[in-house]
Amino acid sequence: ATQHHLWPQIEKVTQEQIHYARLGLGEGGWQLFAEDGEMKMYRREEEIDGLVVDPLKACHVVRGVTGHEMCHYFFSPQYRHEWEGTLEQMTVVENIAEDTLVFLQIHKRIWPASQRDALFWSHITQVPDQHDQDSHNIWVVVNHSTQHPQHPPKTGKYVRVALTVCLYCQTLVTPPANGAELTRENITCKITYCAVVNPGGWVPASALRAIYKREYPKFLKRFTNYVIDQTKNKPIYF
Ligand SMILES: CC(C)(C)c1cc(CCc2ccccn2)cc(-c2ccc(S(=O)(=O)CCO)cc2)c1
Repeated sequence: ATQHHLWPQIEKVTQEQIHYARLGLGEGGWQLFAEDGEMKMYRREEEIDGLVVDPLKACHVVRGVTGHEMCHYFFSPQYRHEWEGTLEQMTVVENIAEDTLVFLQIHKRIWPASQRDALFWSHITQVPDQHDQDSHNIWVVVNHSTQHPQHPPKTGKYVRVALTVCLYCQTLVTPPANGAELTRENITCKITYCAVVNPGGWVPASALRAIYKREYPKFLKRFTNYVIDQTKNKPIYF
């Protein structure tokens, strides 16, 4: 089958985001702005044309869930209304492949900003561990804004945000005492969530930073708690 025209970009952006997620906080400039148990949220203050686009990097450790499960609930459209609190409408506008969808999302208005929508491709994939090529314990979802002929920005209705998001999840297993069956007590998911959301239209810097500071921790906490709840009585999905 001939390749979808977006495929080269999907491959390139996905590899870039995996590299970016693996960088950790090394190259500095990250400022811790929220902490909640194992969840630590960092941001960098960045503006493009006077627009606050503060990149976010969140590090979290969730016990009892695998990286594949975390990415499955993040990628799959059927669960999104249950964990994405800022969502008003969500449509899958294109099924590029089993592991690649195009979403149109209309988000609830977040005062004082005007209402926004987002059009992006979403790709889920498994990546080999960089230190241990034959272990396949890392799953990733990358979301990246795109254009679509049938869904141009609705002039005057919503401001279209531009976003790039990466949910990078590594599963760690502590083998149980000899012979005992593996249970959810023996697994941990190490998450790096990276997001850059360009608001697309002007929002006062102070207002937008206040929104980011409040909404991002809420978002990640709500999502990870949702997955813990959905998986706790189900067989482990590696
Ligand atoms: C405020 C902030 C938390 C940054 C925010 C505001 C808005 C609504 C649009 C918006 C943007 C800026 C200002 C006001 N409203 C959307 C998002 C957002 C969009 C997408 C994803 S995702 O990870 O791709 C999961 C799929 O939904 C995460 C977060 C974040």
